[in-house]
Amino acid sequence: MASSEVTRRAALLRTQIADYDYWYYVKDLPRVPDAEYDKLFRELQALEAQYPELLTSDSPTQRVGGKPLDMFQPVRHAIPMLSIRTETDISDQGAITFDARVRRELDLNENDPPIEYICELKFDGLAINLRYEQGRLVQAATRGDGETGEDVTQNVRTIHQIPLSLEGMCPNILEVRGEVYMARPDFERYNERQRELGLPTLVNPRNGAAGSIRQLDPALAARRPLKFFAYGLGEKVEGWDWRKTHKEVLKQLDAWGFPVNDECRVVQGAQGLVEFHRRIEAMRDRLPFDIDGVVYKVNSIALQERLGFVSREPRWAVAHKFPAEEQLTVVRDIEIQVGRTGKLTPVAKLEPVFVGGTTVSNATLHNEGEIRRKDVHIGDTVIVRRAGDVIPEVVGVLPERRPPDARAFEMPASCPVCGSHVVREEGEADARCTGGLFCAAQRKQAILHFAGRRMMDVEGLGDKLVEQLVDENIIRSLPDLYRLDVATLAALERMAEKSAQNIVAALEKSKQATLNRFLFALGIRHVGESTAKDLARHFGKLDAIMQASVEQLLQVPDVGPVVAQSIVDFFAEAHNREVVKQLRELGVHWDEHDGVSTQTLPLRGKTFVLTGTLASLSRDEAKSRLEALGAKVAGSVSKKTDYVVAGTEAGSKLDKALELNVPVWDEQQLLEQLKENEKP
Ligand SMILES: NC(=O)c1ccc[n+]([C@@H]2O[C@H](COP(=O)([O-])OP(=O)(O)OC[C@H]3O[C@@H](n4cnc5c(N)ncnc54)[C@H](O)[C@@H]3O)[C@@H](O)[C@H]2O)c1
Ligand SMILES: [Zn+2]
Repeated sequence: MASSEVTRRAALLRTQIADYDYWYYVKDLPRVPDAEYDKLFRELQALEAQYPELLTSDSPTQRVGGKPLDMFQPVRHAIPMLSIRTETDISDQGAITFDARVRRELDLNENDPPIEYICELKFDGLAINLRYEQGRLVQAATRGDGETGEDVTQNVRTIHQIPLSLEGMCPNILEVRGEVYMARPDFERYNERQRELGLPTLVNPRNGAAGSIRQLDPALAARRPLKFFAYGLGEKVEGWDWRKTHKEVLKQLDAWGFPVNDECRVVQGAQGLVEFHRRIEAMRDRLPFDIDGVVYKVNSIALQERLGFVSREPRWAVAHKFPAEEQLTVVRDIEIQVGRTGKLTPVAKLEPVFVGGTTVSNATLHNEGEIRRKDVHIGDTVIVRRAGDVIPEVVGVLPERRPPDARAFEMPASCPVCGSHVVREEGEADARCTGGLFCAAQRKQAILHFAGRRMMDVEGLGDKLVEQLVDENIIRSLPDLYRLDVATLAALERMAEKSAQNIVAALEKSKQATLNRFLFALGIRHVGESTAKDLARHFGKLDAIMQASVEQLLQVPDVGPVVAQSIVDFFAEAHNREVVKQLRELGVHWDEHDGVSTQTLPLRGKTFVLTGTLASLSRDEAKSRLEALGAKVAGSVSKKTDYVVAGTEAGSKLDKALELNVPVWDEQQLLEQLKENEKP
């Protein structure tokens, strides 16, 4: 007899699991990782096995999935959609246990030949039953509680991989079962975009797929890239030559035009299962979609029928899992990592946890907005996900486990590496360190950029050398570059005297610069090559740029508010001004002039439209050169257009120009005009 304590425990587990089931199956928003859920589920199963009197008919162990949502038409399945028994032992033993059980149930002994199995991947998505009548898709349904599912035909129709009508001969009535899933790259891209827009992200691809199918707007389903793998049949009608093995069924599904994953293998006995499990586990990270294990099925349909079912699971199949890709752990602290471009990423320092096959102690929180949306506090119990080669991330919090001393996170106002102040531009999700050249975290990248060919052009200063110079603390900021001497360089590992001399000579040569190259070399955010040219032409002198206000900067063609603010921020930072000062003292110089006002630009007030392909320059290049001369480049031809530049294969814009009598230049004329007007 179960003690009252055991009875209470079983009741508690039942309510807890029922609650998790609701969030997972009905809301598509899991509250805990599967590993955590499975632990409770197994504990309840074990209690019910030990004390059968505790087993209630409404126990979650006796049911499949969740109740169908009322907002969908219910679909009564012709053949129930069941679950698959999970082999909890993730070692080889899991496969051996399954084979032994099947042999026992078939009354086989060791003299009988090994059983033939088919091994498949266990796709982590949403199970769907597709019903075809006379070869046309008439209905798609979710599993629901196994007996009754939800009609999601409209949403499933938006999945391109699912055929709407079948190729070749097929039975009058055919039901195909398979998994709708979201590929990992599609999932990453989707979340990336959501983060940029400051919108909620998907927790994992499974929920991405389930949430897209189980909502009412087919347009939303169509926007989320979903895919499909077929792995079995539902209702089968009489009078059709049904296949004898599961492998043949898969081949037939493939012939009808369904996507069938080609990693499935027919193997013999337990050893074959073990080898499959090991092989797939080794390649799991490289697959473009999530799997949480493999599925073994008895290949012979006749044997499957002999084995039959037990409550919610077939006896002839089992899911053999891999280490979970999501686990619970505790956030000990949140630190800031400064990326090479100054981006500040909050990183959770975790209680080390084994997830996705490795021990993880850091996980990204992406940005401040994500922390707020997910409401992560220091001290919280969180769900960590590590799938494929993607860096581990915190995907959710268990608010009910928040300790009283949990602390909210504050984005620091200054960079933890260099102390410069931190900015977050309007409409941007990421905060950045304004330290630029001064920030050690950004130093290597900044030096490589500075020395680049289109910037200061220091020949021979490659990334290996920069790495060495920064790591050995020889270069702490940009001006140190010009303090290098042959002796210091030659003392470095793998550096010959001659190469050291060459580098010092290249540095010396680079001191003769131009203002636009120097500006570009400083690596000011949003100041690319052409903006640097515009700035140099407009202001003529570095001091004028350093002192310019946002309003003055906005006078420069192509400089908008974001660029202007970024320039102001950069030069407001004392460290950056100091770097510029030292570089000049060390001999970096250029010619200065009084600047060219946009008022006097040669093509000021003229509107151009570009069409067709130009042979000698890209459309962007033509556009920026015209704009640098004060012209406006528009997208369509109207009466206000002054000139149309037509390359080869020019289309309707050229027709329009001729119709409106707008002068048309060919490429040669454009080049001549540019050359004429770009004279310094
Ligand atoms: N985190 C939570 O709160 C929570 C709650 C409930 C359930 N769960 C998880 O859900 C799972 C149990 O749910 P379940 O009963 O749906 O079982 P399951 O999802 O583990 O296995 C059955 C399903 O596997 C799928 N499948 C994938 N590849 C297949 C293939 N090649 N052949 C056949 N089927 C294939 C089918 O959709 C089928 O319905 C557990 O992993 C559990 O952790 C988690
Ligand atoms: Zn910094």
